[in-house]
Amino acid sequence: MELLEGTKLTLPIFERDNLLEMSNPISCSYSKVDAGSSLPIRHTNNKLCNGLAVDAKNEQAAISTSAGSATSDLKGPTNPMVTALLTDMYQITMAYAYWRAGKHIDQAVFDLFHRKNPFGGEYTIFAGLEECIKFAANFRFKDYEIDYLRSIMPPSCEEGFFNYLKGIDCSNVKIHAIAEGSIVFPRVPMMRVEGPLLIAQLLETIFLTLVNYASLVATNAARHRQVAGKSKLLLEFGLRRAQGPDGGISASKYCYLGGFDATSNLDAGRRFGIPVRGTHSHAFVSSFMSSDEISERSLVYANKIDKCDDFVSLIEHWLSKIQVAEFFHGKFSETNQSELAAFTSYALAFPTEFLALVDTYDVMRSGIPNFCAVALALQQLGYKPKGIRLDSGDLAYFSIEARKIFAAIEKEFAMPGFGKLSITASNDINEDTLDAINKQGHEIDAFGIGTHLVTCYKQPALGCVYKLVEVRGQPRIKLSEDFSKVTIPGKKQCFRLYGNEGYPLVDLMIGENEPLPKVQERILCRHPFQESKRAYVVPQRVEALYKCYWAGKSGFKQEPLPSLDASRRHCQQQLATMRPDHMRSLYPTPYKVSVSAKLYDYIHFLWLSEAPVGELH
Ligand SMILES: Nc1ncnc2c1ncn2[C@@H]1O[C@H](COP(=O)(O)OP(=O)(O)OP(=O)(O)O)[C@@H](O)[C@H]1O
Ligand SMILES: O=P(O)(O)OC[C@H]1O[C@H](OP(=O)(O)OP(=O)(O)O)[C@H](O)[C@@H]1O
Ligand SMILES: O=C(O)c1cccnc1
Ligand SMILES: [Mg+2]
Repeated sequence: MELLEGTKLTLPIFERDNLLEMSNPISCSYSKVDAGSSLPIRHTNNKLCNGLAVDAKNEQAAISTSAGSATSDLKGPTNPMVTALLTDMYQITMAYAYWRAGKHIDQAVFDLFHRKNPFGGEYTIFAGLEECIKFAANFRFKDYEIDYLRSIMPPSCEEGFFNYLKGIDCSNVKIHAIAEGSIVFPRVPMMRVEGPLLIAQLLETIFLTLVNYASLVATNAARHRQVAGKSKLLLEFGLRRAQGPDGGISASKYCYLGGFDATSNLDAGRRFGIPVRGTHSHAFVSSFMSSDEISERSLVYANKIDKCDDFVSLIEHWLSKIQVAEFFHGKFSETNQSELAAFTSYALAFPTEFLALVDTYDVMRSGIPNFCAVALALQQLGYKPKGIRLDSGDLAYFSIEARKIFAAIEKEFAMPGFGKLSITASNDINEDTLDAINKQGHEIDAFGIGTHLVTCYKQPALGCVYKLVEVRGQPRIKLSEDFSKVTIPGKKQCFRLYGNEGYPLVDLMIGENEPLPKVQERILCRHPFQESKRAYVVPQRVEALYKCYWAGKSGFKQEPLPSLDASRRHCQQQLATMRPDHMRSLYPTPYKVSVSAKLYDYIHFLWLSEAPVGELH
């Protein structure tokens, strides 16, 4: 980009930190393709893309080495827009009023939780914790932010408040949380924030911003994975349809956490070490007119010794051969020559990675025969073509037809492996189309999914909330006519109790000082609000859900932040431990969330003492 001297340049949000990295020269080479897949892949986390791989690793190293230290050297959040000022105005007005009332240093406890699982399901994947902890570790107002706050607050606000704000950070805050990538259920806090009232309150908006979308899209990804099945390759293609750059980057990160295999988003690949994948677009196909445009027609064999002087003619030879073959009988006559030229050029550029988008003109009459001719020519030269991408029409039907043709070619021309060429499908795929395609039967190996996945089309927001549950050691409750909105007061400990068959039976919340649930010991678990709903549980395993991920300078043991890959594995393990009826799409069984008998009594005592008694006339 050329800039006129004196031109003022405002960088887009993600570019600022890239500038720092530009001093690090980057050299990339195309990598090997993963076994069984069809698309070019660059693993930025396995050194195939050198300069970048180091970056991704260093980032992870910075995360794990920082753990344990009270005042952490954790890097800030991924998005530099995530600052102390990225909050709602009412946080600052409340902060001022707390400060004026002398309540700002009261010890407070807030719970972050959701009230309802998304997408009509009965589970949620918790994500966004790492970003919250990185935010907490770096939380501070900058001088220019304080100046801005002074400018928008009423002139009557005392200067002492702004001086106070200048000095605050999270060193007196503690954050307990469930591990990122865990399955979580309504009302059980994913995070518990303890600290001075003013500071803990100030974390509300940004923590919700960092957790809500992350958990929603991770859950969406996990649901797509569940329908697609373990053996399918799931590619996230959503960047262009995401809600802005942050939506795109976050989607790539959390879809990977939720069970996708790779992303098309290169920046996400670089930042997080997520495998990256890509094919080519319709524009590439339609940009060619004819094979006359191909100036360099020769191609060396895979053995790197021999050379084919006219690869274009070799392809034409194969095309005429398959035209008369029995399995193609009557399927096509003339194929589209511009498409053939595009495929040929792509094969010349990537002989080891050849994959073609076959639906630009006509899948059966042009795309597939053209692909087969190029793939056969490549295979004759010792290369292993990868496969096709379908991006319109009946994806199940076309995949089956394509597979039949590949298998017939393998047999007729003795081309080993041709029958197993990979078939990728894309085009507005979602949970329901995946399910329909499965029911019809198909031969698709990989799904590229964008719009429905990253925009969370089926449900655009997860209603996580952040509620005060205790102040100065006094449990607080928020009442509502709607039971689901009544908060569970006090600082709680949370457990997952497992049954004989190894499945989780119930999540249990107990008061801070209650005796812990024990294996083989009968525990009365009560629905928090419905008196008649209770059960004795004799757990075979008791899992404490919270760990302290931010200790500030409390001296508490601080849990290291796991890598993205570790959280992804944890997510897979969690999904595998759930009873299948909780996980199914249609009418899943609700999972039980309960409180101890003591906590139940306390909730209802507080409820009665806080709710005004009505008067009828
Ligand atoms: N076998 C199938 N079963 C269920 N849904 C399918 C199947 N094949 C494709 N779909 C879905 O049907 C929809 C088809 O989209 P659309 O009506 O835009 O047609 P199209 O094939 O993209 O048409 P065009 O060629 O005009 O782009 C997509 O959401 C796609 O995922
Ligand atoms: O369909 P999605 O799940 O969002 O997946 C991403 C889509 O993005 C590309 O389409 P493109 O933007 O080229 O437009 P198209 O819809 O005309 O194919 C690609 O071919 C997919 O169809
Ligand atoms: O690589 C692809 O095929 C791709 C990438 C983004 C969006 N659609 C397709
Ligand atoms: Mg499309």
